[in-house]
Amino acid sequence: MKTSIATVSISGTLTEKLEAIAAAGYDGIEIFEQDFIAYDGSPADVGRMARDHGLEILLFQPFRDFEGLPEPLRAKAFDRAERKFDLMGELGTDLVLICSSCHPQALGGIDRAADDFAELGARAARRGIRVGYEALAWGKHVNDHRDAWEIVRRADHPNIGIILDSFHTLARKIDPETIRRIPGDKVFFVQLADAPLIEMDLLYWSRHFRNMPGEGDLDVTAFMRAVMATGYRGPVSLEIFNDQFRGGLARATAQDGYRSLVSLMDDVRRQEPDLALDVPLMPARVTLEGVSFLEFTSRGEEAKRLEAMLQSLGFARAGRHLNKAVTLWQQGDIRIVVNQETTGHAGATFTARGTTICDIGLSVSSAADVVARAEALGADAFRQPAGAGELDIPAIRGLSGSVLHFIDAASGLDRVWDIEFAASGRPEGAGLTRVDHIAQTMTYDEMLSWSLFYTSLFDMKKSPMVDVIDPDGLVRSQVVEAPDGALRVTLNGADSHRTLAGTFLSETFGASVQHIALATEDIFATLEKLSALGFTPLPMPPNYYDDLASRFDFPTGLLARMKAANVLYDRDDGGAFFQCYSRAFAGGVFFEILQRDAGYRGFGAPNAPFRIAAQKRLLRAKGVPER
Ligand SMILES: O=C(O)c1ccc(O)c(O)c1
Ligand SMILES: [Mg+2]
Repeated sequence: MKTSIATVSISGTLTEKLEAIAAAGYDGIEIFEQDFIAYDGSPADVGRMARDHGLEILLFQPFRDFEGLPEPLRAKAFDRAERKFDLMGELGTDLVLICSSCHPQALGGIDRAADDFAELGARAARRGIRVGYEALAWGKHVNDHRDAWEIVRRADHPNIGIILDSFHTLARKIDPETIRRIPGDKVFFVQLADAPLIEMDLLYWSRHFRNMPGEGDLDVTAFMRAVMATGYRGPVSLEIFNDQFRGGLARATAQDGYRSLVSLMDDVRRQEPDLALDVPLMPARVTLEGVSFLEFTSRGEEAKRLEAMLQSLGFARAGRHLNKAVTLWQQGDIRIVVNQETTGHAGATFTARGTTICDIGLSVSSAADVVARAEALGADAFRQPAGAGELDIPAIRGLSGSVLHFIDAASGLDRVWDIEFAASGRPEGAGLTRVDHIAQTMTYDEMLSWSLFYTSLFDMKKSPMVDVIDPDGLVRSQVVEAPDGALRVTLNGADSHRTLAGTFLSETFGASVQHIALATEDIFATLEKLSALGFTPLPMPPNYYDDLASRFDFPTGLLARMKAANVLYDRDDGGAFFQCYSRAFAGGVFFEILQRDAGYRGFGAPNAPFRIAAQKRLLRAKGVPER
């Protein structure tokens, strides 16, 4: 399988694009004509530059408004095509994409278009060129791959084939199964793109909102299964028109695309086992069992404040690392590691970001399999020399400088607490039992990368994005969740640095985990114990409780109890949800304590604006200047 990406999909000059594409591991590119025209080198230079990067030019595109024209426009279109054939010869590519005509004077009729392509096929054959015809979703007469195929079929020329683009088929809700009827050798090229489901004009949707397969809501897997069932074995290429990507980091976009493409083809291979596809073998998405540990890097006074916070949350010091300045704090199944080393990943993260979560440990069915899959998807394994008596725990680099470790019972890695920390037992503390979710803050532009990271590596589903109103801007929030809630992550994307999330990003130079939500079976009993330990919750205003009273019916006394304890409330069809927040410390990290009915599926999103307003009130009271 050859992997490819259209140059239009990423930012930068043509040189920067090619560097990023090559570094991400693709075999080839589609040269978008605009990128070529804007470049100040000859076609031969571009061809050489691509090949110097180890990239094949698999397609030149687009050629517009060719078919169905009346004379003299028709003759002109053929002349134009011949000129592009010259250019393709110099570039060193033999395949051109013609998209269905949008020309105001283009005439309809399948046979008229087929005749045009038959003639073009004869001319192309003389030049050793192949022509692929793509139905644009907004083409004037042809906007459906079934019509494009009928034209190609009737043109009946070996140098004329069809080009399939998942966006055009799926955006028009055309059943991708209809692709299975096309002979694979007549499919000349395949372009892939996903998109979020938003009701809007097709052309505008396509030119601004496409994203990588798996990042949107279209069933690109079903599309690709149908394509591969035709017998097609040519390149699979990403063609992504996206405003964010145009302005984003070329390398990151290229890497996301590669991850998306390889993960998609792995899904296709698994779902179409009879096709015996030539796709790199990798372990399936690994089952997540829970959060094994969360590791803070901290030092000095900040570490003391963090440990005081942990104590006030009911955590017990459960062990000290045998070689390092690392302490284990535990309560129920929750482990928090405080790392005060000045070297290695923790030391470097502290230097860059101050006290922050530097490492997430996940319990999985097979730690080795996660790393193997991550590497196949283009992630880097993370290695740090292990000291005497330490276990070698598999790890990878996440995004934004983060690290994830993987612990499994099958390899005995779950004995790390006993072996490296001499820790045993399960302190009950104040009744916090498990990590309910982790909230990661990022810029809005990073949200797609993170959701793709999680969903391509693990069996996790994403929920629709919701808007959270901060007094100083909007924060987009999306949940990525494993079955049974073994791992739940809320991704919060900040547009403005004035939002609480944005302030956190600038204060911590791009740290990621901003809050950790811990579950209890009985929030009032837990909070009573914490109060005795000196825990002070985030105060909520009386207006909040007046509003709750108007929205819900509570049994006598419950509202008063919530108000006294600064507990927030939500409910859905599945049940009730109670939450209470700590005050923020060290650059803005905070804890949440929550109690959820088994059937409640949310995260208290309706409460987020009031929580944020309360946090900002405290910041102002502390004299932190407003920005
Ligand atoms: O938006 C367009 O015009 C356009 C051009 C070429 C393509 O392959 C495509 O899918 C869309
Ligand atoms: Mg296309």
